[in-house]
Amino acid sequence: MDQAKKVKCLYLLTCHREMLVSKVRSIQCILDNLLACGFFCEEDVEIVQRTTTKTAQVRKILEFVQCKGEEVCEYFLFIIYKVGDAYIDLQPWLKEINFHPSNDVSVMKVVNTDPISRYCAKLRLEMSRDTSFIMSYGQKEETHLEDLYTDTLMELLNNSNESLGFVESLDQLLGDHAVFNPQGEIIYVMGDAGVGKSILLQKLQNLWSQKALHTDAIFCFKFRCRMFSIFKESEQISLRDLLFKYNCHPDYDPDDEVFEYILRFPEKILFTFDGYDEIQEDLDLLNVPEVVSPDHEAHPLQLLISLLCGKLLKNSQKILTARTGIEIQSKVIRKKVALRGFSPSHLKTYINLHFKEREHREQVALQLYASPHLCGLCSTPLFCWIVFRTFRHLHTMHDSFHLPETSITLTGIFLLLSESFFSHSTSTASSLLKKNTRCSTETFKASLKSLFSFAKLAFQGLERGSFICNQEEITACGLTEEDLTLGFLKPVSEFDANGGSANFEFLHVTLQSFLAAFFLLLDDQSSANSILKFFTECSRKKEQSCQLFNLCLNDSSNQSEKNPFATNDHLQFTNLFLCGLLSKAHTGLMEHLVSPVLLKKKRTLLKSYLSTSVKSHLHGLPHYHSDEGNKVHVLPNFLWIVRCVFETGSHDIAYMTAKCITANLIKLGYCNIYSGDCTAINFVMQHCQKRLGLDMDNNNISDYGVKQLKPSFCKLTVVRLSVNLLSDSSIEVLREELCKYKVVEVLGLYNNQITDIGAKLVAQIIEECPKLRIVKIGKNKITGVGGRYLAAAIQKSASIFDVGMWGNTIGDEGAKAFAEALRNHPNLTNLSLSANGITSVGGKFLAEALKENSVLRIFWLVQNEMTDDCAPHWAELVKADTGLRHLWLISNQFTVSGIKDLAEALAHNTALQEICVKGNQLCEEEENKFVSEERLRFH
Ligand SMILES: Nc1ncnc2c1ncn2[C@@H]1O[C@H](COP(=O)(O)OP(=O)(O)OP(=O)(O)O)[C@@H](O)[C@H]1O
Repeated sequence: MDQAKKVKCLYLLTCHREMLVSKVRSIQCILDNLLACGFFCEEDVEIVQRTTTKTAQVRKILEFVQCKGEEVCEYFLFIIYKVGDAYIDLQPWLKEINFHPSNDVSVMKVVNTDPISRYCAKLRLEMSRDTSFIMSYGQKEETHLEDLYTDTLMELLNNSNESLGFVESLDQLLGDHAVFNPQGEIIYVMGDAGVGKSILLQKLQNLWSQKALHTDAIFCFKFRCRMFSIFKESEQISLRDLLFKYNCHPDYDPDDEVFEYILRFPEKILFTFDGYDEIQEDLDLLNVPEVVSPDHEAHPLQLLISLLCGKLLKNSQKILTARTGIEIQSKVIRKKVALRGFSPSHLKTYINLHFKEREHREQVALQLYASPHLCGLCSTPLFCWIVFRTFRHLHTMHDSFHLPETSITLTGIFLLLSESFFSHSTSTASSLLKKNTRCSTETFKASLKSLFSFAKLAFQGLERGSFICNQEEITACGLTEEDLTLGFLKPVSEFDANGGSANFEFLHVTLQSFLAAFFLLLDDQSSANSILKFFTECSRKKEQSCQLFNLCLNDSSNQSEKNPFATNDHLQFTNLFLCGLLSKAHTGLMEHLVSPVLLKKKRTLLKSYLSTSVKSHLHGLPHYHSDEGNKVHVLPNFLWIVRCVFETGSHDIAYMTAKCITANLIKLGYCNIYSGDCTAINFVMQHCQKRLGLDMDNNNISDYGVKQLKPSFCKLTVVRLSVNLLSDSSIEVLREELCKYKVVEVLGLYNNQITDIGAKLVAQIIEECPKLRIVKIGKNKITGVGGRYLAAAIQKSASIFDVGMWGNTIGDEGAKAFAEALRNHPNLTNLSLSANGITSVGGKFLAEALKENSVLRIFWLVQNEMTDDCAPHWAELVKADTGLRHLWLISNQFTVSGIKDLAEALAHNTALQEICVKGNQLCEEEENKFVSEERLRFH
């Protein structure tokens, strides 16, 4: 080190002494290292420690360091440089002074004994340990997360739940991309049961623990919301306890530096809260002032709410997951992500991860792809896992990959899962030899006692609104140690902070629902109509709301409502499974488990309840009159009814349901329908005697869903499938079916993933379906090539009168083709070619051709790239006074000169009601020049 540099370090400490005194915090780490390197002796350390305040201690250290010379001064800075986490406030200063340790100093050892860094390391270690395995595989079957984690579709939504595209990498989840409310602090991840919300969090936590997540969060605290329900009402804890007792405790922190640091730098914290819907709490609890002080003790649920609302640890990063349907106030949400499950390519990846041998993969894929319904079920990762696990079980035990036909319902696959758990326990050494015939009845009969005990435990949990059970409850239900290893239950380690007896939960809430349904079936002590218990509860339940947040953010007047925000999905699932267990398909098995008389009685009761409930639901709905006919908008509960009807397999009930649909258009938009539901919808539709319109916009039905609806298309006059993740293969199905029956009048395919290949198929539908009036195919991936196919078909169609092509990329090539279609078209009244990259070249063609069209009334050309070059042509068209009423030229590139052409032309026109030209290249002053022409709209 040269002399100049030596002088510099000593000098720096003198110059910046006061700043260092105020900013150096972790004193112990500095002392430990100075001592270890022999720069300080024990006595020096003692003198420093004897000083009472922190600032005085730093002063003392600086005094000693400077006395001991330049090398020690440089080493002092080197400690701060190396242990960046602990001296975070000083890092910008080190950069500013351009600190680089000399060769002599940089070889010296610095040990990080800072409590904060050590805590971070401990957090990462524990997080890595807790998240490396997928726990839900039961103790015996732990699987590395790495080995099975598969990406899923994650759609970014805005405040109004409109799509903002898909998450491309997990890092994007935390970043600023698609943030619609910068003031909000919550990244809200929602999705259906088993779609992978918990696994997604686990993956993020695991990446964080490996430092592989793109974030500057150095602390990560994970909570499962169901934990907040196990505290007693009177229990009060501090924020510190919540973090340290229920997550990870700092081992060595005599001066409470970790907590202080957390309070000072909340932005360095990443919280994950899983399963907001699982809070089963009495809101009276919260009828006390909000917690905002970190020192205040409060009920854990209040701490949770204060954290989520940003009243505590404001600016910390928070990811919250919940089941779809739980609405949370937008003001606390930063961005929203909807999990949509496995796409076909994800499913393929998942098969490959599950089945290592090529032959097995092929066999599984063969059976899977032969059944769109099975594929639909498998788009939900949980159900997919169950199906694949069952395949493996069937293969191991019976050398076959064949799922029985009756198993391809939700109840069917849960029965198979249970069978596989039980058959592991019942198989003796000899029977482990592969059997050719599967005997589920024998397996269930042999395990009836355990099945009943599990079922009772599950049911009692649901009754008291709990997903967690303790050892006493388990024993009281008659379950043995051995039963615990079967796989139905898994231990819950997180909640043992008080050293209480071990807690357990079911492998998944849906399995608890399934077993609870089994209890309703097996129970011969209660009266038979107690099977309807949860049906009644669900129909009574109010719409889910966000009152928890209201309490925090508004003055909610209605605080006495019990459990208003808990979802009732788990009860709906129980009802659904009950329908399945009582279905004809499973009678053979059930008759061995419960007396046939009781079984029959329960089945009759259920059928009669379902019939009445379908009737009252459908008759109670208001009907609306629309262009497309008499319309009824069903409520999300209807979907559960349809699912139940399908699960019963009863044609009588399906027929009755269909008969109750008196409207000619049934609207199922925003009902959270996924592809697996389409078989159920199709089942009911099959029993419809008349033609019907089906509006399923804004759901998640995907290509598998469309395939399942195939038999219904013969009677569908309205097919609305916008915003449903459809690709060209769905359009192939539509073309085949719609062209066969030719009854379709309205086709809505807006915002899917249709390319030119699909556009060509839609063109065929337009050409061949003589009743087709409305086609909406905006926001797809159609270029000029597809635009040409569509335009040519429209040109030939005499029935088409409304076409929406907004947001494709047909450009001038497509515009030219549409121009030809418009020339003398007999019927086309409304056309949108907005946001299609059309320049003046395309604009000229369109304007010219339109002169020969007297039927078009509304023409949308918003957000294109037309300039003044084509303005004279539009002016000519305006002068031609063709009958056009609304011309939308918003957000193009016209300047004052082009607009002047239009304004002058308007004087010769009688039909036009408006030309909208807002967002072109005119300043306010220029726009004002045209105020006298009222039909030229700038607003
Ligand atoms: N991305 C994934 N890759 C592989 N397997 C997955 C994935 N997501 C989910 N799974 C499988 O599905 C099971 C259920 O997933 P998870 O518990 O995350 O669902 P969830 O959305 O949290 O459900 P719930 O709302 O009912 O709690 C997992 O245990 C795992 O087996």
